[in-house]
Amino acid sequence: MSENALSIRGLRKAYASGTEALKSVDLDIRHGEIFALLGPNGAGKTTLISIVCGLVMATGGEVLVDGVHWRDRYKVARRQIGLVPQEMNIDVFEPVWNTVAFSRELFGLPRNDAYLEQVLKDLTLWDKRKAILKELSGGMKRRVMIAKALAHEPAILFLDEPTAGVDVELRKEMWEMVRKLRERGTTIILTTHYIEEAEEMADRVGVINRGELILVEEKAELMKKLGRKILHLSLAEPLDSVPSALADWAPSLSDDGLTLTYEFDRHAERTGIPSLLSAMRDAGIAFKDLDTKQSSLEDIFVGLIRDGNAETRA
Ligand SMILES: Nc1ncnc2c1ncn2[C@@H]1O[C@H](COP(=O)(O)OP(=O)(O)OP(=O)(O)O)[C@@H](O)[C@H]1O
Repeated sequence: MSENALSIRGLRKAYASGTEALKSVDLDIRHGEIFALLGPNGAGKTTLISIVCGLVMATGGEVLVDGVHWRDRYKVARRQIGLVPQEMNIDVFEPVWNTVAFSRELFGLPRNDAYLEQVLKDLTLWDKRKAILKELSGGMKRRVMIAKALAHEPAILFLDEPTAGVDVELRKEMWEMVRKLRERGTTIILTTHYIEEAEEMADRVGVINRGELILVEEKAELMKKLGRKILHLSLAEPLDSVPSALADWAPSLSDDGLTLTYEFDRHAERTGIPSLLSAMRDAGIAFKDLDTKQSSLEDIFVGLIRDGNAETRA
């Protein structure tokens, strides 16, 4: 086994239209991790997956799948990868079992009914193995897509926007399934718009924006490093602007003038809150209520994308 499940080096893609979808991306994926690739629309997530899976030609760079060069030894490398694409690519008139078994055949692997049975059971599809896809609910169809991607026993599974447009219940069910797969040793790379999904599932998070990987970090580290706390103060009377007496804390004022928001580092020795409150008292600013909130991955993500775009514009 090589050190990483996947090593991506200097990967670039310029489409014929001139769009630079990937600008020299480097990324290592460890064996057995769940890696969430987060990014806004058009960031380059699908392009990255498509290149790794051999569906789109890279303009430059290379990919090693468990140490195997993905173009020089395409078949060996590709066999390691299962892909659940965004769009459903299944024949709706085929029974579940046939769909999944055919997918295995496509990779030239010998029949292994016991393995396929296990996959279908893990995905609670076993009772539906004879049903034709047309008869299944949307959630079941998505599971068939996963079963299909797992049919050839890949070590790495790509899930491109696995829960786009699905309801909350089904999303949670998907998360549960993905966790089970990881417990069985599968390396999982998922792309998502949903911060909550990355926060819930990932061991590590990568943020891609405009074809550049702007951050790769352990999720827990990311939360610790960037996790700031926010204090909201509901004022008794509206303010026109932030009083100069509070300038040291640089709070922001809501449009209606009724809420002051102050961001602080929860790891700092001094949060600045007691001194802020006493400065408010001295300035005669009364508040009715206060609450604090831990900033989420969402706040971090929005901040990163905003800063990245501001830099690009500058
Ligand atoms: N076949 C193509 N031809 C030309 N441009 C393309 C093609 N596919 C994607 N692009 C462009 O490349 C950029 C990256 O697109 P990509 O689909 O990889 O982003 P994404 O992060 O997956 O977005 P989404 O979340 O919307 O799926 C976008 O600007 C997109 O318009």
